[in-house]
Amino acid sequence: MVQSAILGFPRMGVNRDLKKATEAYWGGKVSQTDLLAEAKRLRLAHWKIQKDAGVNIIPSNDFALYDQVLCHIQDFGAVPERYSSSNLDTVDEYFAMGRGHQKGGVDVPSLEMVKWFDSNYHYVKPTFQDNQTFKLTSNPKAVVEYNEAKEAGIDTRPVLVGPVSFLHLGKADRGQTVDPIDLLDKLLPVYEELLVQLKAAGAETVQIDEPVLVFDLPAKSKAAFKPAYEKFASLGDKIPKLVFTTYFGDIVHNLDALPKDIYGVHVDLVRNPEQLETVLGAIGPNAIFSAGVVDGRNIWKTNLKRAIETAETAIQRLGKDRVIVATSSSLLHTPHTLASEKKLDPEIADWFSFACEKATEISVIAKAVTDGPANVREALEANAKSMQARATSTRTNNPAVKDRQAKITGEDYNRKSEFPVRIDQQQKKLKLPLFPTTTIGSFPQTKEIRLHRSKLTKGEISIAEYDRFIEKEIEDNVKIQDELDLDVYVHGEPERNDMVQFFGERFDGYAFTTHAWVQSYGSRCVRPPIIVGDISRPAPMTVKESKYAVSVAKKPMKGMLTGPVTCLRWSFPRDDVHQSVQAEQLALALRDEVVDLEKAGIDVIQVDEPALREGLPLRAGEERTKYLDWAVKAFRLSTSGVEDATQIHSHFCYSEFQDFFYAIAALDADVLSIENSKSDCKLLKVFVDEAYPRHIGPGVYDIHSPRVPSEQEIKDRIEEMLQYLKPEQLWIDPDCGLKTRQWKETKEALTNMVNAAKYFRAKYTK
Ligand code: MET
Ligand SMILES: [Zn+2]
Repeated sequence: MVQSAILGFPRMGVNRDLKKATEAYWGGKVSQTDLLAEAKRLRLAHWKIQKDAGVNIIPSNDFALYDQVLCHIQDFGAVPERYSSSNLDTVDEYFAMGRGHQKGGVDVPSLEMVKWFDSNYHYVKPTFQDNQTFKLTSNPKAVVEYNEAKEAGIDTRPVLVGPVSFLHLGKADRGQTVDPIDLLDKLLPVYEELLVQLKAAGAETVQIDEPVLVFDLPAKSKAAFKPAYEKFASLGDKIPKLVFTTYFGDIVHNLDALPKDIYGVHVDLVRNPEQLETVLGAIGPNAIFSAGVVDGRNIWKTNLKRAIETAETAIQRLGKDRVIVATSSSLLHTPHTLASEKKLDPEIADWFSFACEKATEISVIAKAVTDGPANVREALEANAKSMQARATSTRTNNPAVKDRQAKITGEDYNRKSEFPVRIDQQQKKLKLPLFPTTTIGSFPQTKEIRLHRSKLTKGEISIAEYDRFIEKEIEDNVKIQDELDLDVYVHGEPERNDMVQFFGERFDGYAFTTHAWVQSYGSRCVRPPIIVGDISRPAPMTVKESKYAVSVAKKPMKGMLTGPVTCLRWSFPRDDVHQSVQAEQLALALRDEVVDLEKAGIDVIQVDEPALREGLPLRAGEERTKYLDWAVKAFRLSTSGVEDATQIHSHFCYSEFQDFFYAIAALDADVLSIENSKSDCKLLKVFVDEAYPRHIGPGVYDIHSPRVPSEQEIKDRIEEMLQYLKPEQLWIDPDCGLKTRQWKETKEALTNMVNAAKYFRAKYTK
């Protein structure tokens, strides 16, 4: 029999229940016991959904209160001393690492959080010491959750992040020099102990995630697979059978590192279907092959016919007992269920499949290849029908957009003059001091803002009432910035629910959902809009608010837009046309908005591209070059329609530019604001090495945590930055937008930031 498997299920629950519970706990509104009970309820509900859908292999330990890598950090005793010595209980220590803790005399910032591969999910980076040791906790979560499912009558396959990935995805703590991969020998006994416990609890198999195998790995990391998995093989029946699991890329270039004696291998055949034959030829003579044929990263209905063909290819080679049909990756990146979408146009809804629906798809595929397609004929026919309907629908095709794309010329990608000319003209207009201060765009999204938005959606207030409310918010934001004495203002983005969703709702060619949330980090969820057809901008999207903001401000006002690549990356993209085509359509639509903002008197326009980096193909080479080429072009197309005196900013929430710096420089933005508050300032060296001529604001403090940085801390940070950047090119700003923060901490932090900037201003203007 061909088995069906899910690699991980979204944790939030049908109504973002986990978000609500964790936030209530952080806010002191529910007890820890309540939080843990809610988490348990969700796990059980999710196992049941998968079981009822007919899935055979159901994951456990895919759940996390904040992040699954963070769970491993804690269970392996890899908690840095600054947290473990804080006398917090286990749950609070865990959250302290995830989001910082500033309460009861404890003041620790969070660990670094970075994107999980090329997704918009963020994991907490394991952070190691030179004298790092590991010790398995007395109650490992993987065992607890396995038992929990078992008690509920559900036999699960626990999921673990494998040892090589755990180390490779980590880093040395600040001031430490350890190469994480050198810790393998110390780490393996912990895995051994954990696997032995899982076996004793009854787990037959374990999904061991080693997604780093899809990277171009440094020799040392690559070489680590052999000792690690030989060690596991030597444990024989003492541990469960391991399914070595990779996703988000192909493993063909690293086949020599694939463990020889492994029980099973999973690969992502949605992203890289072409690796099928090669991997089939490379696995051991008895190994199980897990074929990732249902997309864990997108919302489109699976083409069942194609998925079945793929599975059949594997079955012909290996036989039914050695093949598992599976989701390509964890379903963490998909929303919970399509059933919650009451407002979607039925024509379009018929093209989608979310986590719950994907569970059914997986089990249909398994049935089709086990018992023959006749047994699931109805499902297959319905599927073929919706595939056909989508391909031929007029909703996907807008000739006017295609026409405009065909007319783009080389000049459309270039500003009128080079940077030195531009910055002179901008400075004449803006008259900014040295070390200008600004923020990244959003201010706290208060309860009141959310309440008004929800009232508008429900029709409880009129559009005019809502607009008046937003104007009032903008006025307040301007006043606050007056008080803080910032230099370049923002209107605060109160009208925006989310930086991509907001635009998606205003473009043609998009569909949007009401409940399709996916986890971004911790309790933060996003509701990516869905690109279904050719994109255009029927009317200005942000001009009204920005214009109003200019009218009430005495200082330069910055307008904020989400860039084409980020709109694309943080939407669910189409899978029927190339992403470069979608990016170009978005760029044209945004270009019109940029020009309209300029006409409305906005002299500074920021086009955010925080997602540019995550779109980088995971491996260096031709694919990456091609991606950067169309991504840079899209940005330039969207921003080059303005006069020299209009200042174009761009924002990125990261600073690791080393491997694609040329592309960042090629954006030709006048000012870049980047994340740098948690990274090493040495990263800024690339700006020196490449003689970067334009302006940069490396974030001076971390906005992902409620913790308030002291003025001195910020000064130290700026001092460090000045080792790499010229005073004339340095802007002072936080490392991202402030919408997830509260006002109190925001004001305190910005006050310290402005004071720090003033200190350097005085020092350098003497
Ligand atoms: C994730 S980048 C966010 C940029 C946006 N302008 C904001 O301030 O929220
Ligand atoms: Zn950001």
